[in-house]
Amino acid sequence: MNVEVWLSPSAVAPSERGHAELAVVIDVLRATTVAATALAAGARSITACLSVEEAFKMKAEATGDNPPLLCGERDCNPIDGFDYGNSPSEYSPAGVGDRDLIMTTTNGTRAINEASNCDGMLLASFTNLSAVAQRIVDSMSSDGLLRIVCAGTNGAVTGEDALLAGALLAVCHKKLSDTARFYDGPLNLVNDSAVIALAAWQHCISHDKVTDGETLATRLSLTQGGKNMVAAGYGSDLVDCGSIDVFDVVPTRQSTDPARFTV
Ligand SMILES: O=C(O)[C@H](CS(=O)(=O)O)OP(=O)(O)O
Repeated sequence: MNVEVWLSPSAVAPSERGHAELAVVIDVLRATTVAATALAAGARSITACLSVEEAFKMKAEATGDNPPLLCGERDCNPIDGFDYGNSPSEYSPAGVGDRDLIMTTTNGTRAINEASNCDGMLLASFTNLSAVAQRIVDSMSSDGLLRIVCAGTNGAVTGEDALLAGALLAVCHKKLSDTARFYDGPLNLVNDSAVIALAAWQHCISHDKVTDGETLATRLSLTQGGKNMVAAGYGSDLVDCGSIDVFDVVPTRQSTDPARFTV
């Protein structure tokens, strides 16, 4: 399969904006980690939207007994009138089980919107890394284009998303090949952003000795997104966002509604 990485939606050449068979959107800190956590907690669906006003409008127009819950952040903090902020620990079965969620965040929901030129879309985090990789290898055609879209922060590339993009490449390779060598294996890296992401993850493992959620949380604290979280008072979220393979859910875009994700 061919694989292209966007290190941020702003770091993309016009030639890299064509149609993809599958897009995988990454916002480790914290939108796509929240998406996996909420669906694993039993939420029925998550609908991404770009603005606070749109979220309130969608809720007002919803029909049915249980109105959707509003989730997300601005400047990292919960939004006035919303039900939940952007910390994964807020999302429990008691709170979101069997509920529809409407989510708007600064970078994650924007990245979902920017990545929309594709047949299918998944949301990835470290918490569902292996499940997403398995879905990729099960669903991609051998000559199709997989696009991994990192949300970054306000247009800038951020390390936490690049690391997960590289980890996804490494896990997909391992599932498809017995050889340790990557570059003549089953994944064809079609842009240098993919090569850079893979190198960042390999360096993280070999040099920084990241082996588990604890060491990954420490590594995330050194990224720009991690520093932002700590500065905003959400440093404890790095542990939840750095937890590897704790969920097997894969938030998957619905063909009938291109902003709605279910398992
Ligand atoms: O609060 C968050 O989780 C971040 C804030 S930002 O990236 O520093 O703007 O939002 P997200 O859209 O989840 O990256």
